[in-house]
Amino acid sequence: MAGFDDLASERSKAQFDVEEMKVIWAGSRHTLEVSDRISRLVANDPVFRKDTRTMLSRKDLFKNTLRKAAHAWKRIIELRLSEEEAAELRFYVDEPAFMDLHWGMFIPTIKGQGTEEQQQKWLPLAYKMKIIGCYAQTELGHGSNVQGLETTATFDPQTDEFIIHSPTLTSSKWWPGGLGKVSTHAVVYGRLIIDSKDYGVNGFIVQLRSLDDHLPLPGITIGDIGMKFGSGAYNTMDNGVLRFDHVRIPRDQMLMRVSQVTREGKLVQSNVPWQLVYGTMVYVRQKIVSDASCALSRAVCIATRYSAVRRQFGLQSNGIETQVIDYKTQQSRLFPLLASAYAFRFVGEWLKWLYMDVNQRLQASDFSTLPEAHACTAGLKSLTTSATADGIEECRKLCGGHGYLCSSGLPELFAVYIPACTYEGDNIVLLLQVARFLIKTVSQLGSGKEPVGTTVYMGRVEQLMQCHCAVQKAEDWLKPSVILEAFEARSMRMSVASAQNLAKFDNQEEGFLELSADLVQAAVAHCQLIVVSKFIEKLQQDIPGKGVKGQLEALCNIYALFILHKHLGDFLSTGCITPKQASLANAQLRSLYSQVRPNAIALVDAFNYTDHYLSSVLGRYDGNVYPKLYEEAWKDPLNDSVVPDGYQEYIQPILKQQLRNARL
Ligand SMILES: CCCCCCCC/C=C\C/C=C/C(=O)SCCNC(=O)CCNC(=O)[C@H](O)C(C)(C)COP(=O)(O)OP(=O)(O)OC[C@H]1O[C@@H](n2cnc3c(N)ncnc32)[C@H](O)[C@@H]1OP(=O)(O)O
Ligand SMILES: Cc1cc2nc3c(=O)[nH]c(=O)nc-3n(C[C@H](O)[C@H](O)[C@H](O)COP(=O)(O)OP(=O)(O)OC[C@H]3O[C@@H](n4cnc5c(N)ncnc54)[C@H](O)[C@@H]3O)c2cc1C
Repeated sequence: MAGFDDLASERSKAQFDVEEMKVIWAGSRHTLEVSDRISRLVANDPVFRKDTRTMLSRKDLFKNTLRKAAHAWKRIIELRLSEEEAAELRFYVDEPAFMDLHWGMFIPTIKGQGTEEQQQKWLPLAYKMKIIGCYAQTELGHGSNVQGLETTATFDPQTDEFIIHSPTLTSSKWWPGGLGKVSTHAVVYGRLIIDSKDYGVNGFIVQLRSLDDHLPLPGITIGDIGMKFGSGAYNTMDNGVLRFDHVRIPRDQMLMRVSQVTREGKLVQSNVPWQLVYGTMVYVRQKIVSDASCALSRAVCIATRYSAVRRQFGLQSNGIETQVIDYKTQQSRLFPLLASAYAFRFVGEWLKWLYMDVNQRLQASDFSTLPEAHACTAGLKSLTTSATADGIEECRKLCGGHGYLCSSGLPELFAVYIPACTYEGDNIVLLLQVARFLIKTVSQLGSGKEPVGTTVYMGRVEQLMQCHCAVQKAEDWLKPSVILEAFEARSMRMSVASAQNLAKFDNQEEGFLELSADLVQAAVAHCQLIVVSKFIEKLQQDIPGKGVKGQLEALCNIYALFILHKHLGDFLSTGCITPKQASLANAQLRSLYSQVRPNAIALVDAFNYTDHYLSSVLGRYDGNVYPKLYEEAWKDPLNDSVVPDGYQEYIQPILKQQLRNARL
């Protein structure tokens, strides 16, 4: 039968050890074991079903999310899951909810910005979920411009308290997840005012709701901001609105790791940089990069399996039609996404390491790598989420008409994913931060301050401004050194050109605004270089398993040459490569697609996703697509009755022409 046979035959063609690839994808044998066990636990629990999600009303949807969250918590306690296992369980439940903000932002903020004392007081309550917290930074009037926030926190020396207030409509907190209906507490970002002086934005722990009856505390107005894009999708989350009317909190509820307010109302700065007030954003951006590979690989898994099952045109000698995965156009759209999923996985792994390293240095009062950590997390968050959002939509198109059905899993995945391009920093705003960092790095070249980390290549400015690509035949594009040099030269030349153009302006800020579109392109080039170089570094590690390294090499080359092809204008206009070398890269790309083709199904099997997690009829592991699509259609509530509700009021009068007289 179509589907079963197709995928079984595809699997038998794989030229590498899939089990070893699963370990590489998971990060370690231990992580694979945990994620495999927990994903099956979730898949086999009926409470975690998600197949009716898109058909529920908002209220039912939300209540069902609460039920799942409570059940997840119960299972975590009953099974005594470790922190790692609990995080995996929440991941595989796969439903945006208040828990994400509680564990993903509220707790990390207290850890990162609270003093030892504050951590000792608040963290045990939060870990046991005796309180539920969210992250209330964005306001109706300001999101990107954090320094523009209007909420005030005014110190009252008489009572040793802060008065939290929303002075304008635009100062209403707007968007925080978990705020609308669930959170009992929030870290609220507001302007610290002492003695009428404004000391800028700081974080404050504020109790919002009673722990007895869940009603908002006096002076607090709170609610949900309303339906968002898509059915089901992100509407499981209670993104909220919050206003304060002179709400008092004790002084020790200001998060005081960065600066402290004394009993006398004096502001004391610690030795840590003020930017640590933005620290949670750095942490979450790093997590978002890892998550991008999950969302993209999920869409790619669906589109790849379906492309092997789906047949159109081209009768072969045996009388069956061609699998759409065999069309070169399908491969040229699908395989770069497959390669991107792997590329984002490895850059995410590296970013996690970078973040841990920065944190360790911060503990030892070494703040030197913070600017680079900010630039890398901001830039890679932007690059990977934009590519993933576009990639999911491309996967929908790769699945033809059936991709548009909710049962394909792709519409909901898209709807849930796309806000990642906006939250935790609008992607363009974040690239502009990277551009500032690059311009600063270029301006310091020759000053004796050597570029570090991901900008080390800029230290070779003279070589990179002049080098000529050595490619003479298509296979030369398979050499990592050739690819790296082309990407480094492109990035270097774009940054230098931007810096030179900027230097023509008397006012640098005006120049930055005027050139911002070019600066964003320079930032993208730098971030793509990071992704390529981290993939190449990964391949230099010991990679066991028959054929595994070879497949990863092919994917790495596909990612790099696809990016080169997509941004050919950059590479040609900066003179990094010639038109002839560009066409050789294209020829090499085609040959790489043929190399990956027999392994495509095995490469997506290596993600080790359960059918529950994929929630896609098209992406089923067994390939049994058509019978299940047919079965799914009948489950739609519209098919509960053969004759629809409304027939008598609206269809019958048309058919019986009873409306005609009324119209005439
Ligand atoms: C399991 C865990 C996973 C959890 C995931 C949960 C996901 C749930 C889904 C959604 C949750 C969503 C939450 C949110 O969206 S929270 C709100 C997020 N908001 C933003 O991201 C706002 C974006 N804006 C900013 O980050 C900043 O305002 C700015 C950086 C764009 C500009 O800030 P500004 O104060 O104007 O700074 P400057 O540009 O003047 O820069 C000054 C200086 O500081 C440096 N810098 C800026 N940001 C940081 C940082 N984060 N860390 C370190 N350093 C930073 C900047 O480089 C400048 O440095 P200088 O040039 O050397 O002076
Ligand atoms: C689903 C979702 C969940 C969220 N969860 C939370 C949460 O839990 N807590 C929280 O505090 N916030 C949350 N947010 C808010 C989120 O962080 C902000 O929406 C985000 O930071 C973008 O800010 P903004 O809405 O002000 O966009 P704006 O800055 O108003 O962006 C509008 C447009 O202006 C452009 N733009 C803005 N500034 C510049 C500039 N300097 N140069 C060039 N172009 C510019 C942007 O590129 C964009 O195209 C959430 C948002 C969403 C969508």
